[in-house]
Amino acid sequence: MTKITFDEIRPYDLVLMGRVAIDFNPLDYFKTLVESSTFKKYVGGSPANIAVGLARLGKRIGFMGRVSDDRFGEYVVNFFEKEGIDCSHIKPCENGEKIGLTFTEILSPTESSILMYRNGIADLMLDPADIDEDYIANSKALLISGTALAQSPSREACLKALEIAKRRGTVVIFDIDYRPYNWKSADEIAIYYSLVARRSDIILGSREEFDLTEALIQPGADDKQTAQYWQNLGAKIVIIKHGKSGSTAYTDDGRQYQVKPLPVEALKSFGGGDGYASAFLYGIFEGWDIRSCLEFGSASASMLVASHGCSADMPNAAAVSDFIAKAKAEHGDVFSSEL
Ligand SMILES: Nc1ncnc2c1ncn2[C@@H]1O[C@H](COP(=O)(O)OP(=O)(O)O)[C@@H](O)[C@H]1O
Ligand SMILES: O=C(O)C[C@@H](O)[C@H](O)C(=O)COP(=O)(O)O
Repeated sequence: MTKITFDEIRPYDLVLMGRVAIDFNPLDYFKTLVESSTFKKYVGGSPANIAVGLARLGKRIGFMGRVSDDRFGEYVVNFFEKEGIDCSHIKPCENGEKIGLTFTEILSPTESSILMYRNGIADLMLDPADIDEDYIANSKALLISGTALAQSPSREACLKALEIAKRRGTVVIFDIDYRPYNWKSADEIAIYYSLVARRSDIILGSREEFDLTEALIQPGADDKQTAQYWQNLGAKIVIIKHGKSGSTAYTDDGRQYQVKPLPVEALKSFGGGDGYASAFLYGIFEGWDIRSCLEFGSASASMLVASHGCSADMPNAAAVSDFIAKAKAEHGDVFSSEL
């Protein structure tokens, strides 16, 4: 059976790298961004949301990143500190680069979009010199968020961290996290995504994200071919997400597991991926079987699409367990299965 083994004596469970940014979600939702006028501010950025999710689930989390040298940079670092996330490796930018701003549009529970301001962006200024070998060696796992590969110097910072993680026995998690900003071409996306994916132990992505990653390798691959390809190169778990239809985990013992979304009244359609990633990885850190990890991930995802924020609404372990117990009491043990 597939099991990820961690070096249990390491003080950090997970160090993440990528963006910490700000989300502005409309309070007067079910309107276009043209019409919305009141927004609530939250700490955002997919890896930042995952960091908060895992911290609330009780894991020891560190973050390597760059923020703007202004009140917004101060805001995100303060929030992280309150959540118990180690901020010793988050640095302010020196040349006026600004933190990312994301304005979201919630048109209906199933139609949302995001508008990102990412020019002269702080998070992509993460520099190889910021990458501290001891920090990575003191963590059981490293999570690289794919958007951090979009530009230099953040790209080289990720590749340096990856080399260190491989050499120091830190488990590598790759969340493909595609955002159509900052990249120059489809070739560039395929080259850098595949470079990291081929050396990762756990890869998470949507079908679209794997298509981008495999564009030069096996265009048009199906989920099984995708899993097989990365597992031949050493991946232990490949997760392919299909939005509202659920997701499938392929493990390197040749097994496949499926999980469906737990029923919920959704408010928005973003945030699910980050809830899913944090709660799924929590189960992996706890050494659970894959079906339990997937159910935890799917439950947290449902809770996130039902809530207004992302980071601020990440649930703790008791809340996720309670949510699953209620769903199973009503619908039976029907959410996950081995295929
Ligand atoms: N409308 C929904 N209702 C319940 N769960 C949802 C809904 N939309 C997404 N999810 C959950 O969020 C997870 C991630 O969603 P997905 O759209 O695939 O990724 P991302 O949010 O990263 O784009 C899904 O696997 C599912 O569990
Ligand atoms: O990733 C970002 O920079 C924005 C997020 O904070 C945002 O709220 C969001 O889109 C969540 O993404 P998802 O979980 O992949 O749906």
